[in-house]
Amino acid sequence: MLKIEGLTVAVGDRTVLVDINLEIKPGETHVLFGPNGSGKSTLLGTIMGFPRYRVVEGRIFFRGEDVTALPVNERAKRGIGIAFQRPPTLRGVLLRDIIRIAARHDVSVETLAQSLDLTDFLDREVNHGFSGGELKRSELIQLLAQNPDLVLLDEPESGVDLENMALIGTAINRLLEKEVAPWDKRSLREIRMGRTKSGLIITHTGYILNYVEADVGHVLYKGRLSCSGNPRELFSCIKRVGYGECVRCVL
Ligand SMILES: Nc1ncnc2c1ncn2[C@@H]1O[C@H](COP(=O)(O)OP(=O)(O)OP(=O)(O)O)[C@@H](O)[C@H]1O
Repeated sequence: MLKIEGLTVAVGDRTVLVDINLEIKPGETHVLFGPNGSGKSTLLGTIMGFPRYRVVEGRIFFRGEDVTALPVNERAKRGIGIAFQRPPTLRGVLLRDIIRIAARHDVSVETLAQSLDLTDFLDREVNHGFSGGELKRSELIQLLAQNPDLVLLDEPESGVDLENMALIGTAINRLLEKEVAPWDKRSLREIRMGRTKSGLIITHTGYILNYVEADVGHVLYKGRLSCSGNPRELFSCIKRVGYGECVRCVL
């Protein structure tokens, strides 16, 4: 689904990411840990193609196509979607309108809104005056409408209370085709093999791991991917010894 080769990225005249190599196969969900300022949002923004992130070296492939030079709208059309850490407010644009704009297929705006408890927000300006949890739900409803094949989530749990966390977890599982219906007769293996959506999720708290099964975890430390492995094992190690341990892997 996604292959990143030797990616070095600068913001302004500062190099933020150095020689990143990463592969996410169809159906896989990866999580990204790392201390503040290590470059996590920069990596997601570069995959999405935001122009402020300048690719100095390396290439990004999406479904085998080199998208390194493609603008954001082309990447979105091809099936890459992002939910921001701090989503912008869009004055003059109603949530209902942005959902229709984001949709790559026919969607029922009302049904989507019900699933995220956003019915009362449809005729409000996008994100204007929304609380932290409402902002995250607003991001997810736009992604559900877009229905991307590669889902990039920047701290989906930040500012979200426990009750809303369950709602957000369900929406993310839907995006990633990880919901398993009780009446589904397929074996777990068949379900896994049939899954095509992929995800890359930034998390600080690790709460999301209680709701979404992640396949691989990575640690980004000072702009370099220093470590990869079982996400829960990595997270429990970070909790015990902190990111300092990651220095040993990059040295
Ligand atoms: N326009 C800019 N000019 C200079 N440095 C920048 C600019 N934008 C971002 N940076 C720097 O790039 C580094 C990486 O930022 P980024 O937001 O990717 O980190 P992060 O790992 O997502 O952090 P956090 O966990 O705090 O959200 C930071 O040190 C940040 O200050």
